[in-house]
Amino acid sequence: MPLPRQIFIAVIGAGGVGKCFLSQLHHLATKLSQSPSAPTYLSLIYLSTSKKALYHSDYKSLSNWESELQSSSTSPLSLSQLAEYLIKAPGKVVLVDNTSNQEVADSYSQFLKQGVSIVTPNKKAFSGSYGLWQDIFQAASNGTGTGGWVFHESSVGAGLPVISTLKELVETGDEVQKIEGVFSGTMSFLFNSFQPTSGGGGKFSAEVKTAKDKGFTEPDPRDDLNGLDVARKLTILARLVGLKVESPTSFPVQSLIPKELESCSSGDEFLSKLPEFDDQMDKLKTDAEKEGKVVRFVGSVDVPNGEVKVGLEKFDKSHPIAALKGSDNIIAFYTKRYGDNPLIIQGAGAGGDVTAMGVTGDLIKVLRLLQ
Ligand SMILES: NC(=O)C1=CN([C@@H]2O[C@H](COP(=O)(O)OP(=O)(O)OC[C@H]3O[C@@H](n4cnc5c(N)ncnc54)[C@H](OP(=O)(O)O)[C@@H]3O)[C@@H](O)[C@H]2O)C=CC1
Ligand SMILES: N[C@@H](CC=O)C(=O)O
Ligand code: NA
Repeated sequence: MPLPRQIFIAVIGAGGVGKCFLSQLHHLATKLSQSPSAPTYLSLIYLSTSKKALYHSDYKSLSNWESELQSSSTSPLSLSQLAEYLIKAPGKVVLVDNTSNQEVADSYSQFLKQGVSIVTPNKKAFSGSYGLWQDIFQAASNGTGTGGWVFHESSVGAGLPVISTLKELVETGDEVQKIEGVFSGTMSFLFNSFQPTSGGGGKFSAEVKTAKDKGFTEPDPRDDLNGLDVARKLTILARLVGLKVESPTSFPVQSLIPKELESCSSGDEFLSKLPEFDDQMDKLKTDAEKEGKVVRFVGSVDVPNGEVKVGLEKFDKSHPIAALKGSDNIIAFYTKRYGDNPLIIQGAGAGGDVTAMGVTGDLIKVLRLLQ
């Protein structure tokens, strides 16, 4: 009979997604520990936000993390201290990055090289420079090397199976010709509520605040409104089909940040001034209505021509993109195998629980791969 095994989990980031992930981790750990044939024990050994951390030098599992983290006076370890701590753990370790931090993302290859696996919804590592992308996948095991495993399903389309589907299309020899759709839960929510196909709709600036309150936006909503969040997702998808996209700013990206607000020093200042620009957004809406259309924020990757673009487009009200609801994403893969009827994935593209599902799903994949 196989021996029970223990896997150590370290988590950076306990915000909207992080908290939901920790609750799903608790559910998964309970289920795995009760497996009658080969129980697996998941031990949470490190948890941090940007200011506080919880861990024990003897790798004892953390419990009651929510109340303990609040009252903790321990500072987070630096990334190199964290690597040192995790490498010495008495078993395999998975690091879960639930931040949107660039420095954390830049450190993945250091962890991977030393056998620590990574799962994350953070887009920054996979959509930064092409060199960083190469470093990460060279450092990772992922079938060929000796390092840890890396999975990032929730970096595109939150928990929707976008990355796993695209990888399977490519690995089974299909030819992907075009990927297009709505890739941002925030942008989807904003335009679906600001200009519903049924008419009416709220003020743009008020919808931005609601999207933030619902946990759809990036920590700073300007990262959604400047188009960069969608550009990052398309960079990831384009690289997965083999295009060497240098960065998310190396192709046309339309920003919805008014010129006058580009110099705002904080997200709060930006949000407080945004209502002054509602008229500009209303004009976009009225112009589209004159043509019987609605405006939506979309993106596409044209594979044979190596072209990626992100921005506003007008759609007939009967178009599937116009008819999306809430924070839904819709992603269409046009491939040789699927012909004229693309493979379509649709559903919530933002929100704590659905994003955490993709992260927990990735953790399950790593657990299956770790011997
Ligand atoms: N929200 C969503 O719907 C989706 C989010 N994502 C991605 O998930 C990630 C998390 O998003 P979300 O939970 O919404 O963001 P939040 O802002 O709610 O949470 C971020 C967390 O990360 C912590 N953090 C930030 N920097 C560091 C650091 N250097 N070291 C340790 N902790 C740090 C923050 O700590 P503190 O509280 O101290 O600032 C906070 O706990 C992002 O990469 C986002 O792009 C992906 C798909 C959908
Ligand atoms: N801010 C992002 C979160 C998910 O990636 C979005 O709105 O889609
Ligand atoms: Na996904």
